[in-house]
Amino acid sequence: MNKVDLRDKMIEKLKQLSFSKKKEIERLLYTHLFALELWQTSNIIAVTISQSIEWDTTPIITQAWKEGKTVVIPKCIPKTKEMIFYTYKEGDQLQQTYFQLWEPIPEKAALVTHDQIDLIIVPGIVFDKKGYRIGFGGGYYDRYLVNYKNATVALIHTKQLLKQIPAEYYDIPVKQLITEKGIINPTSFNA
Ligand SMILES: Nc1nc2c(c(=O)[nH]1)N(C=O)[C@@H](CNc1ccc(C(=O)N[C@@H](CCC(=O)O)C(=O)O)cc1)CN2
Ligand SMILES: Nc1ncnc2c1ncn2[C@@H]1O[C@H](COP(=O)(O)OP(=O)(O)OP(=O)(O)O)[C@@H](O)[C@H]1O
Repeated sequence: MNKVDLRDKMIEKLKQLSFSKKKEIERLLYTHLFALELWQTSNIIAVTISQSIEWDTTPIITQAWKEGKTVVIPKCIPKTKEMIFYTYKEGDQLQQTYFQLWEPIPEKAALVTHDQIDLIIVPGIVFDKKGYRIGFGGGYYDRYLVNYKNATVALIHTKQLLKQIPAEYYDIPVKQLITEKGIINPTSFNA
């Protein structure tokens, strides 16, 4: 199956999860994430503002603020399919300018560069055990991760994990997968 079909099929599956099942999975994902030493030692954390079928990132943002961490969120540049991350502080206003996504207002936030970020929580729809992912198809994260050397994780339901997905030369695997059942370290599969 090609990437588009895999993506569409998984979106349908995720839509079928009941509200209570979704909340139960999310609760476990957050518990595993916050228990990681990587989480505890990361000061600047990049995350998206989730929507619809995505795992709710609000509790992650709130917890990071509570622990005194800096949260940064992406702004897309549709022309070049690039992203820039800006700080997101409690009470900051966001704007919906692109694709219904809630994004930072550049004039009101501080820009953060690749090497300042300790941890990126990478969004995605389908993953494999090597950490390869299929997102919404913009290629935004693949472009960003080319120049990023620090930690990456993705939060996923085990149903989002396939044996193998078609990887292209530009695809960059996520370094750690967090499922409701525990942590998967893809590096052990990349050898
Ligand atoms: N919540 C959230 N925010 C996020 C992401 C995400 O996955 N989740 N992204 C993760 O990357 C980035 C946005 N990704 C996007 C990916 C595709 C399109 C988009 O325009 N898709 C069009 C096709 C565009 C084209 O053909 O060039 C479409 O689907 O119709 C928009 C944003 C940054 N912010
Ligand atoms: N590093 C890169 N340089 C140039 N083009 C790229 C790069 N990475 C991805 N692309 C282009 O972006 C397009 C979308 O890539 P892909 O289908 O892998 O997106 P995705 O990972 O699903 O989306 P996203 O990262 O936004 O969640 C591809 O057609 C590819 O040509």
